[in-house]
Amino acid sequence: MSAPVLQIRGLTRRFGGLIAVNNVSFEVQEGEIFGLIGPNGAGKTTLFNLMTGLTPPSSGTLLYHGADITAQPPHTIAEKGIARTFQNIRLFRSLSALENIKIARHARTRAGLLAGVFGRDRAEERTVDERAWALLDLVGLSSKAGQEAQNFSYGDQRRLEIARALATDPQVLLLDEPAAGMNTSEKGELTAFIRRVQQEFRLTVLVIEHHVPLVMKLCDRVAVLNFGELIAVGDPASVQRDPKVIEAYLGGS
Ligand SMILES: Nc1ncnc2c1ncn2[C@@H]1O[C@H](COP(=O)(O)OP(=O)(O)OP(=O)(O)O)[C@@H](O)[C@H]1O
Repeated sequence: MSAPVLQIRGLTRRFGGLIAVNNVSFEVQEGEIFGLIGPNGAGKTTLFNLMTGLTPPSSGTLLYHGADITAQPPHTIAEKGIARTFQNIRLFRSLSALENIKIARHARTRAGLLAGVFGRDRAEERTVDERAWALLDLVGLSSKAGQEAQNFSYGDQRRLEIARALATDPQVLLLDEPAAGMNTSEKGELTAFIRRVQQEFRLTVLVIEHHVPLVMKLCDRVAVLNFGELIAVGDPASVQRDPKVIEAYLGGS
């Protein structure tokens, strides 16, 4: 068994009187595609926010390759190799697809973003360019490289967001509802696409997803949150049979 990439230990986040994430502990192994499911408001996005430094935990720790990264700022966590997409797409809407990827890529290069102002090494610029085109190709958007992100279909915007996350050379990719807004055929393609990306980039993938058939087909293991608590973790088939999970989905709403 590979070493855990992520160890989540007793993570808790309170918002006033509400406990959005309540003493959650689990580990994610290298190379896994790990699903995070649960009814609306269960704490899934909050958990992603805790893991990417957007929200500091009230208590608990987060280890990445065995090192404590709890409450480090988002840019530090991103630099260490944890990238994410958002439930509400956060692209630069009036920039082209290519520009969206290049900006993320520049944040990763030696010269960094400031070089955009002071001029950049030409060899480096070419590498950034080639890499951005390769990523657009990977997500099937190279024919739309020059089009503004805001004119893309929902499915294309989600694919572009994934390409942008990959531009930072992550080891761990967190996908927050990647199938939201996609039509049935796009959802079908997404499973194969995430698998391909995981293999090609040797990624560990965590995915929040409401579309249960997609989760069951895609994920090696699944964790289930309900009212902030982890109620089950295991392979998709056993999680789906777990009485606590059935109760959470059928009993609640
Ligand atoms: N910044 C915040 N301030 C106050 N309450 C918050 C905040 N962020 C999340 N919450 C609350 O924490 C709980 C968990 O929210 P979260 O968005 O993590 O759930 P979720 O499982 O991702 O839900 P969904 O599937 O609907 O996206 C909810 O009750 C939500 O209203």
